[in-house]
Amino acid sequence: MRIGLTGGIGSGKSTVAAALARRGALIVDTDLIARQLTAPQGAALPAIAEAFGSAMIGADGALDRARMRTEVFAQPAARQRLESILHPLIGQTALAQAGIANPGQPVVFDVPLLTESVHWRQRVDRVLLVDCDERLQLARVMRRSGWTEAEVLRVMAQQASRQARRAIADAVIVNEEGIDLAALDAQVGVLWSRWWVDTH
Ligand SMILES: CC(C)(COP(=O)(O)OP(=O)(O)OC[C@H]1O[C@@H](n2cnc3c(N)ncnc32)[C@H](O)[C@@H]1O)[C@@H](O)C(=O)NCCC(=O)NCCS
Ligand SMILES: Nc1ncnc2c1ncn2[C@@H]1O[C@H](COP(=O)(O)OP(=O)(O)OP(=O)(O)O)[C@@H](O)[C@H]1O
Repeated sequence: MRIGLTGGIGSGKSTVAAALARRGALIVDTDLIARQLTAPQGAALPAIAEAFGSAMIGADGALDRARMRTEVFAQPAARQRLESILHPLIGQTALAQAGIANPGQPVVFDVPLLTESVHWRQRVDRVLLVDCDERLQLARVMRRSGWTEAEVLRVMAQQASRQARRAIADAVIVNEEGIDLAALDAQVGVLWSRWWVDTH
């Protein structure tokens, strides 16, 4: 079974993915793939340099992520240009990685933009949403990444709404204030039994 794991920035997808991995799922992380495609020698760099200029590539030969973040989250047209380069490569790489799953092993695609993407919704059998209040998303990302409030809000403004995500979810993991890591893990355990253990 192929699961699409989604949620807004900082909602807790990576934390839930780690809990699923501990139980035996193969995780395909699209943020990580995007990072690899834009690391030194990354396959996406020539097209990015052509579309955005070679100044977007840092002295270390990798994408200048902070500079690109400022550019794309301020201008939807620039974001779409970057996505049109990266998304086909991310999709291709993700499917190739899923191909190494053992027979019967659940595959979980961690895809922040799954709600926004018809392609992704067609690639998965079920959608698992990690959901939390927007204020908590903001606080978590500011704490984790050291971004300013304005930076996080700009990213959130470019993402699907909480309602839109809930509308496409088959199951929801609640990661609100007061849910500690043990309580989050317990929800993953219940879901794992329901979707994988009880059905085999
Ligand atoms: C703009 C970039 C360079 C910023 O890099 P940076 O290291 O600062 O952030 P990082 O990659 O860790 O992303 C943090 C979060 O931002 C959000 N985000 C990333 N890209 C997008 C996007 N195109 N639209 C909306 N939200 C996005 C996601 O929630 C993601 O988890 C990078 O996010 C990127 O290359 N984005 C385009 C690729 C993409 O769409 N990735 C999403 C996974 S499919
Ligand atoms: N229930 C929780 N209790 C405490 N900390 C949490 C909880 N859930 C998530 N966090 C922390 O909040 C931050 C964001 O979580 P995580 O990285 O899992 O989110 P994400 O959805 O993968 O984010 P992104 O979209 O930016 O990749 C992390 O530092 C994580 O450790």
